[in-house]
Amino acid sequence: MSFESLHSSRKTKEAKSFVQSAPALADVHGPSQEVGAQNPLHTGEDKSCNSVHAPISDAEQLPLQPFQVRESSIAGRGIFATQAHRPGSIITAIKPYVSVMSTPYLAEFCTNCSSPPKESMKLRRCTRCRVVWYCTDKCQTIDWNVHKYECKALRKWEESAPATAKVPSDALRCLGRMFCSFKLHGLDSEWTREIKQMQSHRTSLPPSAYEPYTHLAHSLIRYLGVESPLELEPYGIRSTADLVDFISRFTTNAFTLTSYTLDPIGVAISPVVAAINHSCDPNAVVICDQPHEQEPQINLVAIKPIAPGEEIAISYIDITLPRQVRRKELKETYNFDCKCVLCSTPRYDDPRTAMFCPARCGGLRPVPTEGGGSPSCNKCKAITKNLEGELDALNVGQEALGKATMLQHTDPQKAKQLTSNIIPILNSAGLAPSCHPLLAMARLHQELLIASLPESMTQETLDDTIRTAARYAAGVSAILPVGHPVRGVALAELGKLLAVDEPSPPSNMAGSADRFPPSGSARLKLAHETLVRAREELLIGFGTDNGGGLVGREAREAIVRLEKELGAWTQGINNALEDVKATKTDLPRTC
Ligand SMILES: C[S@@+](CC[C@H](N)C(=O)[O-])C[C@H]1O[C@@H](n2cnc3c(N)ncnc32)[C@H](O)[C@@H]1O
Repeated sequence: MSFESLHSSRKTKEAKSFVQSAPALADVHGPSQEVGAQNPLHTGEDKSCNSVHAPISDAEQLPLQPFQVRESSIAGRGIFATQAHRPGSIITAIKPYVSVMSTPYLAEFCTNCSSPPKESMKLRRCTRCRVVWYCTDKCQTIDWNVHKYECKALRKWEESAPATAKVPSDALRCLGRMFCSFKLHGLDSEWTREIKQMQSHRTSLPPSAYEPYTHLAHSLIRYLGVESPLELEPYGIRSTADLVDFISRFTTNAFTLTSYTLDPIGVAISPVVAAINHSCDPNAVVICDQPHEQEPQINLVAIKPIAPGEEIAISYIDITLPRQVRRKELKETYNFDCKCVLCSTPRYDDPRTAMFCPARCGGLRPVPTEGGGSPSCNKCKAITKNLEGELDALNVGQEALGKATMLQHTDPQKAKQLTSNIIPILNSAGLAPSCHPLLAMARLHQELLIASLPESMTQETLDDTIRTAARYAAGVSAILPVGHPVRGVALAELGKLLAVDEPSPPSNMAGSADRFPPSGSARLKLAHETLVRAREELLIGFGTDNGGGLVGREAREAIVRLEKELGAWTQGINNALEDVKATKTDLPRTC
């Protein structure tokens, strides 16, 4: 089995805000979301976050089934189940109103339907702007409605842009498409009304947002080729406040388009997704799968049982991060203090911050913090004798993770060197595999190892990659609930790696019972077990009716292949044993 589909997953995983800093705005590559302002058509204060929402009665008119939009105890509007949903049920399919592919992925995914090219086909580029790519003529024709405006803007932008920013940032292109769509649908249309109902944080923007907002507003005006405020009126922008509202609606409500292996590949806007609140312990996920009739296929999938009347919540950020880090990210990126249950009731034994007992009794303790004393084991109450050393390891780990993440595309060798050096330090300091920053470091290390496997495939490098993938899958499984798509994908990656043909399996199997990964048929059996488990989880995370998404369907094919291989292996052994028996019987007696 090849690992071709595995190394395509080593692309940027960071999901950054569009409004974090002015320089980043010039060429944001990551997906994102965030912030808000005032709706010109409706007013209604949300006291919880000092922001303005559409009146609930208007929101209820959104054609949402089988759930409804109503006031939430978390914040403003939320969506609520009107019927029971079991884990793996697709609550609804969502059609984004606007979407763009991230700059590094423009040539890899169709701008209209967000799919990669079909097997032997190649994407084709718009010959005018030479920026966007399509999988079929049909996709290009469908997209032309909006792209005809965008195409002109892209060409004009390119004429005056510096060589490093010939393509406007994802945020700018998405905002540009929203503008063009206002023109296309009309300011009085249902389309425009739904976009304008989305939450804006204009009245509660922190001072740190002023500069990036100003920068984005100026870039947008330049991108649209607008020369006077009057020219913005056809788009419904009559004041600076309207413009800030518009940008805030985008940053608060934009969500990340992901590839079928969960890599962030683009940005989209949908009024349905815009009504879903965040939880660090979500009961649903928004995932993308193969396109449906030239449209991106986005599904809202239940990952836990949801009762009628229960609020449906998704996570806006990586929920494997510790509470402190999550809250900081939600505040900085989305401008809110998270009120979810997980944030309100911190756990002493949270796996995200868990270290093993210093006396190795099997218990856990939280990581120490600067000036916070030495937390004791939850079982035997032992405390560390090496507080300084542990704090140093955590700081070094955090710093190295930042550096390696930055270097992963520009200098993957150096990034791999860093992750290889730091992981053992964090392990020997006693961090559990689920603990931050060890978990994130293991993920990055796994991606870097997979990317370099084709050139450096030896038994040792393959086994090392499998061990890293196993540690990452164990870490993720300690945090995320069964059926979370990240868990399913982690297990599928491990299963696929175990199924890769061994370059030089050890001939001496002495002590092989304790060896990980095992070799020969034991390895194939483990690959099979892992893929079966992965598929069960993918059937939840990507939707049961959907066959567990593309990864789930691939896992199923791999399982069938492995069953044949294992059958052949067992048959081969039986044949060999039969041969030996036959040879022994045929041997002439010598005495
Ligand atoms: C995409 S909107 C979600 C729908 C929004 N409640 C509304 O009324 O339109 C995101 C905004 O909802 C609020 N929000 C979502 N989840 C939250 C949470 N867990 N805690 C506090 N506020 C939250 C924040 O104001 C955030 O910027």
